[in-house]
Amino acid sequence: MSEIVNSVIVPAYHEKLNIKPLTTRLFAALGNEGSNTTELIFVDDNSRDGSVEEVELLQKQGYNVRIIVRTDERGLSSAVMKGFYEAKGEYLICMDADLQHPPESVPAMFKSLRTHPFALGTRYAPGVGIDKDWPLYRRVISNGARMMARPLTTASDPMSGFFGLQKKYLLKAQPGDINSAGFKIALELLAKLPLPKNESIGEIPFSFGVRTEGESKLSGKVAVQYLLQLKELYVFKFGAANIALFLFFWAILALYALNMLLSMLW
Ligand SMILES: Nc1nc2c(ncn2[C@@H]2O[C@H](COP(=O)(O)OP(=O)(O)O[C@H]3O[C@H](CO)[C@@H](O)[C@H](O)[C@@H]3O)[C@@H](O)[C@H]2O)c(=O)[nH]1
Ligand SMILES: [Mg+2]
Repeated sequence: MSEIVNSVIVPAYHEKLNIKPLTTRLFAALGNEGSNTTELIFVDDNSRDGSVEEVELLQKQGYNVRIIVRTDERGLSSAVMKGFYEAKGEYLICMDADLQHPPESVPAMFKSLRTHPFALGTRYAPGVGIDKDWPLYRRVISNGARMMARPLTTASDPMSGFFGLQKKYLLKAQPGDINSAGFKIALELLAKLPLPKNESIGEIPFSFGVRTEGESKLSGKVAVQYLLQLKELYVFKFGAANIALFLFFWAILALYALNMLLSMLW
């Protein structure tokens, strides 16, 4: 058996119906050679919906897939971190279970990781219509949230849940540095890992698909967690003394939201 160099980590909560299509599409996209050196790991938070049995069936069919079931913890980001640390590969990719991230883009992400410490699936690139079907309020929130992360990273889509990195950079972070509360683990890693300054992020455009099975776990709580995460990252990056800067960006966001609201009314 070939050595595993690539690992795909998929946080999953109540995703039984998506496990098989994701697995088969992913390994088909990787082809024979890629499949021999890639493992797929689902990190499930005790969904008890038959996900485990589904993975066992796929294992019997010869797919290099396994599922880690956590019973002591819940949450997207911490599930991703668990998978990253358990992974055998040097090149790690995180993607959602619900096929909103196209498995067919994974080979390009791994390719990018050969020359970049971090690879980001981006929905903000020419030709990618990220939010054309979104209601205005969702676009306002999304753009506002993205703008607030600007001072932390140059990445075009730090909110993306489709990203990858070389494991050696993950291991360079101090234990306890990475806060794995919330949904935005890519932003956390981009802001905190000691990535080399130039050319460190490879960006791969992708179209954010529509979930057809299961439900989104995004809730109001996620928005609050994001704001708390931003506050922590600003302090991490600029120091507590520069919290004024944080307030400054808040003010910009408020103005931006007001502007969007006014343009909606008139
Ligand atoms: N293990 C585990 N997995 C979870 C949990 N919550 C969510 N997940 C898994 O995380 C993935 C994303 O969850 P969704 O509920 O589908 O999130 P979304 O609203 O589509 O958000 C996605 O897109 C956003 C961009 O708009 C991203 O910012 C976000 O990170 C995510 O990728 C799915 O595979 C889902 O099963 C959890 O508590 N535990
Ligand atoms: Mg989703």
